[in-house]
Amino acid sequence: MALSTPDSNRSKLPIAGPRISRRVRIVGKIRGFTDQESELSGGDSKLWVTVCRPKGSDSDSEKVTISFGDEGSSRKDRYELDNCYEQDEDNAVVFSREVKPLIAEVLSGRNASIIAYGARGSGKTHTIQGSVDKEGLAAMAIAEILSQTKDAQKAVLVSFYEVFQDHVYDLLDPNHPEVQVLEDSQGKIKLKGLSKAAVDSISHFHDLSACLAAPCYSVQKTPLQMPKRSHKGLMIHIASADDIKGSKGPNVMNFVDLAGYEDSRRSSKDGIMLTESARINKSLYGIMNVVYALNTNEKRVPYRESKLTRMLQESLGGSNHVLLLTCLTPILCQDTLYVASLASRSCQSAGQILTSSTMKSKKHTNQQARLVGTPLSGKKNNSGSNLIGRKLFSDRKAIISKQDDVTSATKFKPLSENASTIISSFHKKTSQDKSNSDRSRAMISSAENEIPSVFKETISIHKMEKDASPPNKAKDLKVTPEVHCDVKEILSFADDVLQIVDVDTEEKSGDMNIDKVASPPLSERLREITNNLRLLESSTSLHMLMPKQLDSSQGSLESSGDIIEPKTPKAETDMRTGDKLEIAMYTSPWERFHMRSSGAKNCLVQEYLNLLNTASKEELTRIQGIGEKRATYILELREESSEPFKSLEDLKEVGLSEKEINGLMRRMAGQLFC
Ligand SMILES: Nc1ncnc2c1ncn2[C@@H]1O[C@H](COP(=O)(O)OP(=O)(O)OP(=O)(O)O)[C@@H](O)[C@H]1O
Repeated sequence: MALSTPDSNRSKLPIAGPRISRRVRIVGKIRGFTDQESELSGGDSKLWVTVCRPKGSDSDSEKVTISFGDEGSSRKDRYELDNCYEQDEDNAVVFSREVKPLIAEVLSGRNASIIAYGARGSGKTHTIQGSVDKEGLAAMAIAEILSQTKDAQKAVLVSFYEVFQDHVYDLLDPNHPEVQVLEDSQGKIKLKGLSKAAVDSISHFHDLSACLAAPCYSVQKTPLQMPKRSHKGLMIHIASADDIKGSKGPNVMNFVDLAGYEDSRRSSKDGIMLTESARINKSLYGIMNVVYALNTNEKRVPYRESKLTRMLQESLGGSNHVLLLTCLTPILCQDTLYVASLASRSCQSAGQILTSSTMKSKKHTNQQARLVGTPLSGKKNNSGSNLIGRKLFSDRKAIISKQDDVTSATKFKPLSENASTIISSFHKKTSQDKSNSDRSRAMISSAENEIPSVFKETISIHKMEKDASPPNKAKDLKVTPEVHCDVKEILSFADDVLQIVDVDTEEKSGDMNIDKVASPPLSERLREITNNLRLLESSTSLHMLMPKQLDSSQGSLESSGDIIEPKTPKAETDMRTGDKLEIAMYTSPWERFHMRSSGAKNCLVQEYLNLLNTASKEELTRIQGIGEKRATYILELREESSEPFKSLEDLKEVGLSEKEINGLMRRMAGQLFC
């Protein structure tokens, strides 16, 4: 594929600056060929990635499309990003167009984060930290900040840290002590033990940044064979005397050089390396989940998913700015494809949704639902690494519908915006197409949606039974006072589903196919859970644990008697903006159905995790996807921690990909109805 000629006028354009319409700007940067790559190709290196800019585009206001593949090849993966810097656009160009505008924001009171993300060897370090002959963005930023604050009586301090195996270490202190990420009584994140050093010149900064070359594991008692990939970060604190005296902390500019993404299935299968890879990927997903949540204005931003997002929390949300630099290799690399797909997916904003054409063909929709990042072309990418890294059970892009659906969905406030959109799209879809297979498909996808955050907070089921042998009486269930799950809701959900679902033959032989031989105990347990819930429902008034908060406006629901509403605040507050949100009303059967599905999904997931945390090796090997090796590893994890699986994400620790976890849960959900 011919190298696309970058618009020569682009570098003369005024500085675009970050978009304010979205919280995270996601741009690509294609690295130059290394000497080795040039040598191998005999000086005739061809780019594998091409940037297509919208025709007549004279600014950065429009997105660009990057496509991968050689000319003539069948590969047609295309992804949208906010911008993409090409090989001949060096760090200075990226700095002037992307970072410099952020410095102005930081000096005017906001925080900013520049995060380099990409496959291994994609040029993240070169971009952030620079190299011997090329200054990195961090040093350029320090020089600019020092020059802009020279006369402003502001102190510029820096901290260097490393996130290694999900622990944060202070790099400025030669002993590299661990940094504690704590939350104060106001909910503000405090980094206890992170050193700060005042910087007064760029040469001083270079001296300090030498600590980046002495990683924490050189000091920590890390066994030789331990993996050594880590994230590295720089925090630039800019404070006036008033900031230091007052309660307002300094403004912060972060630079993060993330560890490279690598498909753990292609990296070493050696246990330690696999764990390392899985941990790194987990933290990368954590970051992408936060980026996605910020860009789509989700109410709940999953900062707690990774240590890094937790420590950067103060700089990521609110009116702060984030620049995600997606580093791309110029030569064929499956991991780069995956990285681009995730970046592109996170590039979606709340208002950005698929056109109805995506929904036209059921076949096509089904294909899309299995893709990650959903390349703009409909071609399915067979790469195993191209599997979704976000919410389990979900591929929103494949199911989010038209703009008008968003409008109708906004009435359903207790769900996050996306969940509402999804529900609304199903609502509409089912009213357009009443076929059984579509209804069943909608049901399946509904179980795949994210758990609406408000509902999740209100309705959470705790562990019901840890014993591997299933209880045979309702009273065997250990229901703690904190249990807020309304059994009636789950049962009602199951009944609703059974009425709605008439799974067509295609699904019976496809996604819903159940391997009864492979995991009979699990299906039995799930059945027993349902039966026990029925018993429990008939013998106890568990729902009394969940106080009704129905006011007169909800009278119709109350009188219908078929649903016990979770405690819904009269008006919720958007945690980011402080705005009051309108009261939620669950008026339609579909809305009620989706609410119930969340509780049932929670219940199923929790039981599955309990199984992994408690089952014997023999039982574990009966679970699909878990063979001898994984079962042994699970038992080893259980020796380290009594409950190694707290969320489905933790399954990645045993080398399961998102797709595999997703598939497992789908099958289990299907087993409930077989
Ligand atoms: N723009 C560029 N031009 C030429 N070579 C580059 C460029 N960017 C990076 N490289 C080279 O590519 C190689 C990988 O770069 P770098 O170490 O920055 O990647 P990385 O993404 O940080 O890798 P890792 O994931 O292992 O941390 C290095 O040899 C580096 O010198």
